[in-house]
Amino acid sequence: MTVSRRPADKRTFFDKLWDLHRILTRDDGATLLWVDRHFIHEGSHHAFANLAARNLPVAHPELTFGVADHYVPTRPDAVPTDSIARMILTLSENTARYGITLFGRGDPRQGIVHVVGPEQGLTLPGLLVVCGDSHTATHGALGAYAFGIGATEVAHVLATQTIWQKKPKQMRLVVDGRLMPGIGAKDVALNWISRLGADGARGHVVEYDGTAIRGLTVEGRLTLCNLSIEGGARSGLIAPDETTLNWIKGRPFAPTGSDWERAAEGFLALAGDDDAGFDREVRLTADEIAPIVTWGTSPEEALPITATLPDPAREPDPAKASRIAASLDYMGLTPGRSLEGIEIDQIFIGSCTNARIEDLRSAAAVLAGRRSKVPGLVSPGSTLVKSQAEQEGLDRIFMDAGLEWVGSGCSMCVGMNGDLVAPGKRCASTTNRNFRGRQGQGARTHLVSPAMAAAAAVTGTLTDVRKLLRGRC
Ligand SMILES: CC(C)[C@H](C(=O)O)[C@@H](O)C(=O)O
Ligand code: SF4
Repeated sequence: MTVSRRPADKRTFFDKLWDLHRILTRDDGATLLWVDRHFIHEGSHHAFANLAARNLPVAHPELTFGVADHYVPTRPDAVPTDSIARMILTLSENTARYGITLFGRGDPRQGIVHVVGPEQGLTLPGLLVVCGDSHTATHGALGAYAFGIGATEVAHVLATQTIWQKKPKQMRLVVDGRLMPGIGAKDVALNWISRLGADGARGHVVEYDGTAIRGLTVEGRLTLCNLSIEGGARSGLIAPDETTLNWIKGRPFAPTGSDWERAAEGFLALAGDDDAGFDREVRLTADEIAPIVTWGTSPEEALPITATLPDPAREPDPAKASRIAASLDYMGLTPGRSLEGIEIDQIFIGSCTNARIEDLRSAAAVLAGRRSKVPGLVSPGSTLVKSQAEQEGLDRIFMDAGLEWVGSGCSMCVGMNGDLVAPGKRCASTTNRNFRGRQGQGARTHLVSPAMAAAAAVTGTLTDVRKLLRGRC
């Protein structure tokens, strides 16, 4: 890791984003920023109650977009409990009351908020995007300054379309080289988080760059930025390039005609000045990255699939040793055994991390013509992703493998809609959090890429997907 000086006359991409949105800065550094897009989900009910109690209007309903995701049932025959149905209904009532566009249950554009915003062309380079959700960092993949906010801040943004922030420090994470077949953005993200730690980027925005990052599709970039928060950063960013523009062009809310030409030029001009310095710089080599699996209860507890589990007896630092022992105990794993071959009970392919079309394609490439040895749920990131996958015949591949193909929502990522992993069960999951109880009380989560989840399904164990890909790509 290197620490570089920051020349005053040069601006990074993030400096430019910050300056574009700054309204005023107080003596203590707190800065009032203009918000271009405010996404809300079912969790916004506290903020609306706050607004109603003060009799305040929503300042800019046309810049606010609602998405039903956390509580949406995914199985066609699911009957939501009263409290789940109430959460979804409350979002519909609040958005209708204030004239806010809603991508609600039954709308063909519904999905997970961090999939829907980019997909609809609502998330654009240079915009400031907030949502009462920690994974809002996802939107930075398109060159937006995006971060999660708390319930009180949601009320503040609804009432004022502004947000107070202190300018974060800046870290540049450069990944050069070429990712090997079977390795994706999820592996890059878990790799850096396992090296720097779950609070490794605390207090920083992370700008990703380097040839391996530039080589990622937008779907991959969204995965990478999504996981920034699991490494402690509140935002991840990738400066817009031709890949970004090609992906956005023609999306429903994106500018059109001559507006697009003008906007596209402006987007590209946002890139940082060549010699603008960062507070920190970290470099990784893509060629060295292997498929990664988490073994513990924090995203930093991750290792290449070829590794063996840590042994607390060999850890000199007593605090670290007891953390390892506690994680292994919760996960029901023996120190020192190889990761590969650990038996799993089920898989989950879904979430705002890894349920876009490319993710489904990469899982389907492994599953095609094979059967899953364990049950599993495949929940596309949005209803549009679901339709696209069905047009491509991916649904058939999943169902022929014996997996359940369901509707879109947060689903088993957090289980708020009732899609839960049973106590003690082990799930290979494409999500972003493996905290204790995250997928259900006592549930054991191994975070993996979609291809690795598919490989785990085919063998019933944690498996190096590269072995199953030989001869297939
Ligand atoms: C429920 C919601 C507020 C939460 C978040 O902030 O991230 C959820 O999306 C998560 O992933 O844990
Ligand atoms: S899919 Fe998971 S991580 Fe993403 S917003 Fe929903 S609950 Fe949070």
